[in-house]
Amino acid sequence: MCGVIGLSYADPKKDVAGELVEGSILLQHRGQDACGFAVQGAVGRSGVAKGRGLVMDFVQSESRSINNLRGSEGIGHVRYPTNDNHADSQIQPIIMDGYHRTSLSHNGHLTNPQQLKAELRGDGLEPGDNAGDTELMYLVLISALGVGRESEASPSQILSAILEVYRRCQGSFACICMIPSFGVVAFRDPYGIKPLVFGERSLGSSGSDFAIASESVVLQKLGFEHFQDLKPGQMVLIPSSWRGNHQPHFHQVVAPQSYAPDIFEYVYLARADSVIDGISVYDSRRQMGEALARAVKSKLGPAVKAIDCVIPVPDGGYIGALESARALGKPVSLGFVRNQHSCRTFIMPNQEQRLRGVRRKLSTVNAEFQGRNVLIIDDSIVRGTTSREIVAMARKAGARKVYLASLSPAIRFKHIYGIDLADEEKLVAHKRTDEEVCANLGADGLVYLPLPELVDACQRSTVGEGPLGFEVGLFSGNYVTETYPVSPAKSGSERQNSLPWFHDTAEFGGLHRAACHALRGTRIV
Ligand SMILES: O=P(O)(O)OC[C@H]1O[C@H](OP(=O)(O)OP(=O)(O)O)[C@H](O)[C@@H]1O
Ligand SMILES: NC(=O)CC[C@H](N)C(=O)O
Ligand SMILES: [Mg+2]
Repeated sequence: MCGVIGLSYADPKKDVAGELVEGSILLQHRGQDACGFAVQGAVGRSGVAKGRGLVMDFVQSESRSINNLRGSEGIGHVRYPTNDNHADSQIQPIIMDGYHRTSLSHNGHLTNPQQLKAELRGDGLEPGDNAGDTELMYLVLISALGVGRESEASPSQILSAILEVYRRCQGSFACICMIPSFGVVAFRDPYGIKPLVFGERSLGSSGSDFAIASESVVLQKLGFEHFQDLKPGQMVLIPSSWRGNHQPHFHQVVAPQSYAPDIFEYVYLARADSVIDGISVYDSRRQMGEALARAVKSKLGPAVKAIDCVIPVPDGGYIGALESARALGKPVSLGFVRNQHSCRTFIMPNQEQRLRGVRRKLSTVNAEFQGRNVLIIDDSIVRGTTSREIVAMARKAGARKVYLASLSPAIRFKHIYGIDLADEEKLVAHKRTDEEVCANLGADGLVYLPLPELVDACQRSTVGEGPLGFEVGLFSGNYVTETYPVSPAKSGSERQNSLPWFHDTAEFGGLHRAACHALRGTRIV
């Protein structure tokens, strides 16, 4: 669940770097591992700055390279690695050295990296053994664009190259790329698993600035309006303003497979002040809280009467817990206090750091627990790191009974679309009954929100036309890309006709041999 951002200004003399940084800070909750920016401007100007850590820290330590980013369009990225590949070369935007100045920011995770690697090798490329999914997608893109031709690629060649990405890459991808000959291009996988929203900032007679980001809060805070979620399988092309025509063009690259955003965005990943695919994240969390109150009543029965207060777990549990408390008629106690100088713990790279992170982040106001029966509510219980710690903290602070409730169902399966959760054995609920999980966490009772209630909560928070369903694989074990698979690629000219989801007439390009050859030996910078 990385964060992506792209900006294209109407005025070619203005620099985007400042707003790229501001926007990336607003996306910080989506990735804490690394960040990066690539910009380009008229007369061949371009620059890139990327490194490890939080955006603020990076910008402070690398202020010189940030100040050198000159240009009126650019893309940015905050990274949470999905593939255990923390190598510097995988920090995004991915960009090659030499003249391959196309850059790519990706949120999501490809499910066929081994196949891609083999295909690219078959095409004469040399992806390194530790090439991550985004690097592989990038190689497909730039070799389909054609090296050398990249600097003069026309919109139809770009479309053809993006088609090649859709044809070869499986899994989730919400991407923004910047192509030297054209401008900024964003595209979303055929299922709409990861979010991508477009907005416009009118400058009156001077035209408009355009932005694309993972979450609407970025556009809102930067003063953009007229938000529009990219539809599954849709792309938007924004030509560079210095070329004279700065009008964005939306194009349905492939027919949508199913409109199924990742439901975990609403549970945990996204900011509450964002609206994703027509669903207010805040509202959905409120609805989850109301539904959870019903689940608490039915699961805990008479014990509910003896509950003295509801205690939310900062930050993820706040909105839902307040609503559950209201529906249960119980007072709220802010018995857990969050250290404001701490980060999200779940997305930290290893268990030692996660545990240290929870301990550093949360502490108790003991008086709020002393002699009380408490109902602690969090958005999710994943590995159980947080819950186990907070149940122990609550007991240490003197709580009599400690009940735990989750605003989402038990997570028993891996997440394959952009969260570092590939190993099911690490999930506390994997192959465990609710009672076993409860005992493992040391609680006196445990309540999960049932999946149909979660789906209903999100659907009820939809404004206007919303998605058809949701990607819920981590709760159900059924994944949307496996339920509605895209036809596998075939060779030769029959390829295009045999793929029903290609309804566009653009020439199907494949990878350019010469490009593959020229790319050998070049490296990601
Ligand atoms: O069961 P676990 O493996 O501990 O994962 C679940 C916890 O991790 C997340 O919090 P996080 O600290 O990442 O972020 P938050 O401050 O936004 O709640 C989530 O909100 C839960 O509290
Ligand atoms: N969380 C993400 O979306 C990560 C994107 C990409 N798979 C990476 O590992 O960099
Ligand atoms: Mg949390």
